[in-house]
This record gives sequence, structure tokens and C-alpha cells, in this order.
Amino acid sequence: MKIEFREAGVTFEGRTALHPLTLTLTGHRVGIIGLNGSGKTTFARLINGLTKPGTGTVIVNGRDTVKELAAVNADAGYVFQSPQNQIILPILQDDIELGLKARGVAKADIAARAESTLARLGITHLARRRAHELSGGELQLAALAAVLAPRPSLVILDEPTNQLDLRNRRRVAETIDALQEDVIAISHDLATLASFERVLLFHEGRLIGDGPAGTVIEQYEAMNR
Ligand SMILES: Nc1ncnc2c1ncn2[C@@H]1O[C@H](COP(=O)(O)OP(=O)(O)OP(=O)(O)O)[C@@H](O)[C@H]1O
Repeated sequence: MKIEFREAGVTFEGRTALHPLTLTLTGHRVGIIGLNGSGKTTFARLINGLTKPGTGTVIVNGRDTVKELAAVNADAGYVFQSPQNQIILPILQDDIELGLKARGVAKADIAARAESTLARLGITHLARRRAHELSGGELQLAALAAVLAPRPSLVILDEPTNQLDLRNRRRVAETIDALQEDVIAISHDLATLASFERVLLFHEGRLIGDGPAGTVIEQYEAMNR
């Protein structure tokens, strides 16, 4: 990945969610930590254009998130904090196929692509299940499948192990570990990020820590002792 924040900042109704930030992210896996309301989601949403910068620009793999929004959306998939918001159609496979159709994938390839994505995540058995009947862990994996199927180069995950029990948390974390796509993950579950090469720490809308996972997680823990 190559993501450049150039004095990019966000203000909502006069309150600063993210102070103007200049930063370049490269590499394969970047984690984001910080207290509730510190600006993590705002930072992540800027990367795929879900939120527009109020000041400055964000460039994702060479593309401006405002001027080239459609291309940025296709390149940077976003898995929402609440996976039930991700799946629109009742049946998972139909939902994935709808996403592929919207991305212009050839009709003849759509079913096979949906099936291979489900197989890749080990959830072929969920293909015809109703999304609202899935468990939290199944739903997290289903949402990830829907985002991966169109083949983005980067996946942004907003608290992917939130609300999961220990077994499902491990399962989702192992799935994330095995992704060949670049990953940016927000997490309150620090163990999920321990193997990440770089972690960013936000506090009150500012980046206050940036370095290897061990160092930055320690900084965060020390702040909250
Ligand atoms: N759409 C919005 N309208 C108004 N204020 C917002 C909006 N989105 C975020 N904020 C505010 O911006 C600040 C940063 O929010 P953000 O969601 O980025 O925090 P976060 O670190 O992801 O928090 P959490 O860990 O609770 O998910 C918060 O004070 C929040 O209330």
C-alpha cells in the first residue's frame, strides 16, 4: 500500500474529529488503536473516501479520494464495525453476487467468484444461509467475504473482532493474518494487532504514536494505567 495524508483533517459541526495530519503509510499491515472517540474511524474512513477531508488531501495508491472516489472505493474495501450493515440481501451468496455485478464483473464469472471467495474464508456452508440468522463470528467472516470478492488491493477493517467470543476472535484474527491483501485494522483487541508491522495510536483526534506494534501498544497501555 501507499497511502498519503497531506494535511488531511476532519471537523464535524465545529468539533475536530481529526486534526490536520501529514503521514505516509506503506507496507502490508497497519493497526490503529486509541480510546473511544479518538478519531480512529474517521482516519480509516478517509482512506476509502467514505469521509471527505475538510482540509488537505488523501492519496490512496496514487489516487485522490475525492477526485477519483469510484476507483479508490474499488481499490480499498471497508468492513464496517457492524457487519449486519454490510450484508444487504437476505442470502449471503446473493449479496456477494450483487456486489460483483455492481463492480462490473462479467456475468459468467460472478457465481464462481462468489463461491471461490466463500471457500477461501472456509464459509462455503454459509452461502445459502440468511444473514440475520448467522452468529456474530459467521457474520464478521461473511462481511469480509463480501468485501474481498471484488478483489480490492487493500482491506480496511473497523473493529473486526468486536463482540466475538474467544474462539471466533481467534478465527477472525487468523483469517486476517492469512490475507494477502494489504490490511488496515482498527482494534481494541490488542492481541489481534501484535503481529502487525506498524501501529498508529490516536488520542483526541491527533496521532500520538507511530511505530512497531510492541512499542506503540506499550505506549497505549502506559497511558491508561
Ligand atoms: N458523522 C459525525 N458527525 C458528528 N461527529 C462525529 C461524526 N463521526 C464522528 N464524530 C465525532 O468525531 C470524534 C471521533 O470519532 P471516531 O468515530 O473517529 O472515533 P473512534 O476513535 O473510531 O471511536 P470508537 O473507538 O468509539 O469507535 C468523536 O468525538 C465523534 O463523536
